Amino acid sequence: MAVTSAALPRAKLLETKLSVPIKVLDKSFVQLLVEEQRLSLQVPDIGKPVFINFSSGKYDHRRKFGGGKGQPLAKAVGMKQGHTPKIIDATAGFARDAFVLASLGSTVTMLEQSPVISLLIEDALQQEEMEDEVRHITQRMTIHHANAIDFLSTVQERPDVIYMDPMYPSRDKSALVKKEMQALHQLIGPDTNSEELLSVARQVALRRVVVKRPKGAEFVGNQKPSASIQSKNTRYDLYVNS
Ligand SMILES: C[S@@+](CC[C@H](N)C(=O)[O-])C[C@H]1O[C@@H](n2cnc3c(N)ncnc32)[C@H](O)[C@@H]1O
Repeated sequence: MAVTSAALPRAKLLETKLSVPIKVLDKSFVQLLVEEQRLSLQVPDIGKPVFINFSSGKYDHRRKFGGGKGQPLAKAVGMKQGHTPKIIDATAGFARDAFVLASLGSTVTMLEQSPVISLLIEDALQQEEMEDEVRHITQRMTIHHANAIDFLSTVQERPDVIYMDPMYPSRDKSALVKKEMQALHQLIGPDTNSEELLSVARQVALRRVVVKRPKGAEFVGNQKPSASIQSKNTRYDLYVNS
């Protein structure tokens, strides 16, 4: 099958930019390949390639049955009828939370420090085959390959909300269940900078910073939130500015 995706040239471009063979990007031996016209990530010990498809079951299911503006994530960012905050997602990952927030009407600027993961997001946003409904959502999403601490320190337009979902501590086995999360752990390793990121984010967000944590986890940097919203396995800590 002919590969029409723009992914391969971009992967090659990345290879040139980073001056390393595509197989040794980031920390571990990962491989970027084009599968079903999409840029995929192959990580050792994980059978299937990982890629992002905003039209796929996982993204679609959460969009349709996730609970709309009543779901804990939407409440945490302060979504109400008639108010859809402008959001920076400082830790984009596989853009799942960003997609939910954009599907509820917010404009979401995503930041991702990993060149490989940010490329996967870029590829997913640029896919030609998307239902109109999904395309309208992805048109509200943009991705920057950047360290969020640097990006936020020089940001021109302050967002209403900054959202953070740092990597769970690696001892938390529940985070290792999904293959995408295993891939992230292999590729990126444990979180090391969320304390500094939270401090910078609190100075930049106009309304609030939201930090996603596993239930029972300590506050990031021992910074006590203004309030928390609990869901089954997750806690959203809110640092409210106004
Ligand atoms: C747990 S994942 C986020 C998952 C995401 N919320 C989702 O729904 O798919 C954390 C991601 O944040 C990224 N990250 C952590 N610190 C960052 C920083 N300072 N700047 C940019 N990205 C960062 C990591 O590379 C990783 O991809």
